Amino acid sequence: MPVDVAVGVLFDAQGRFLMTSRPDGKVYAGYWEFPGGKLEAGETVEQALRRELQEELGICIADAQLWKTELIDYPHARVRLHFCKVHAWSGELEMRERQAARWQMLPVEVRPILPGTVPVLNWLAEEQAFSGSTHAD
Ligand SMILES: Nc1nc2c([nH]c(=O)n2[C@H]2C[C@H](O)[C@@H](COP(=O)(O)OP(=O)(O)OP(=O)(O)O)O2)c(=O)[nH]1
Repeated sequence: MPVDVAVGVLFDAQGRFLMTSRPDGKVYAGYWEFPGGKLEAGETVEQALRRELQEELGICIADAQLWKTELIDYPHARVRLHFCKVHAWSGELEMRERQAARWQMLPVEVRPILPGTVPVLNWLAEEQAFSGSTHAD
């Protein structure tokens, strides 16, 4: 059974999206991804995302629309990622897990990107009719 993970792609008023780096102590520490985390027992994707973004970033999201789902096999686990777009929230962003966060546009300047996160950049590129490489290796 894969582990379900809720992930938020937050957009600001200029259409930039927020990327965060994985904190020390987690697998793939230092890799860039979108904020989120594993569902706890009984939670929906939206509930888990609301809790994770409150815990990690100190914000309260309005609602989240499920955008894409992806299944990925890592050596440490098989995960099913539920990516949601988020356009509205209340509260100021705070980095509560000593992670770094950067608002990005394509091509992104942060690196390295978590393997399971690369497809998101491709989906954004499709939507924005962006051609060329989305990130540096
Ligand atoms: N948050 C997030 N996780 C991702 C992305 N892409 C990707 O492959 N993953 C994977 C990495 C991890 O195996 C899993 C998320 O688990 P996690 O360890 O960050 O979750 P968590 O915050 O609940 O962690 P913990 O309670 O175990 O400390 O999903 C992404 O863009 N964002």
